[in-house]
Amino acid sequence: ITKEQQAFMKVIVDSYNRHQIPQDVTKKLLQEQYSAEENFILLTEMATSQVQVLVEFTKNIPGFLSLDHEDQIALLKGSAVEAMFLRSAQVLSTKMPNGHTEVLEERIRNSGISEEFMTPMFNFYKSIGKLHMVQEEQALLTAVTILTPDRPFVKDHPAVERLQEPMLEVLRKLCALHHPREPQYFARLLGRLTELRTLNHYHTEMLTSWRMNDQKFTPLLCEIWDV
Ligand SMILES: Nc1ccc(C(=O)O[C@H]2C[C@H]3CC[C@@H]2C3)cc1
Repeated sequence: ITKEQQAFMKVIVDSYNRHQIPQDVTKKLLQEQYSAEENFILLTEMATSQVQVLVEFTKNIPGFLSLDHEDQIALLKGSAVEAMFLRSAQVLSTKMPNGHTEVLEERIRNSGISEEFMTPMFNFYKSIGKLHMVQEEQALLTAVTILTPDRPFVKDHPAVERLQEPMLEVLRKLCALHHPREPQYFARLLGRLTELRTLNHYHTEMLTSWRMNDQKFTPLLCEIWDV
């Protein structure tokens, strides 16, 4: 990894670590009482804070703010669900003190999300956990996901590709560095991005079913997901 690639990576990793979900949100997971309504409110808070964290992280990705402004919005809206599931998978599988993980899982299972979405979501969390990504890989994989050129309504594809390519190159080198005995590790990471895309569809269903039951969303979630 060259000097400038190291500097480049440091910007992304520091930003990824700086923008974490506030403690008060994760603390509430243990305190509030159990009910589908209360769980839904907690998940709404969590999703809202994850989207805020996502926007801040994205603004620090080198070159992102020099993209066309409408393309910046299209990339954020197009990747919000995937970035959120990636981060919650990483939070669930590593960051959280043990007691929290089960509690969060329990609340997710008991918040009005349909069973048919629950399975793929938890399978994804498990498949991410099994990879034992180092935090540099997590940060770069999230940045690569956000800078996916073929999101709906993106006009200048090549400009997004030019930002994503160097990130993929650094991620590839990182994988070789941290997982020397697994030559296919980088390919497996990219395979997770394909699995992530399938969650978009389920997520839209989840939102629709909650809306049908008149569940309250925050303005930020309504804006990012056009609900
Ligand atoms: N009012 C809403 C509440 C939660 C979500 C959501 O996507 O939640 C995500 C955060 C983690 C728990 C369920 C998924 C993963 C969307 C709208």
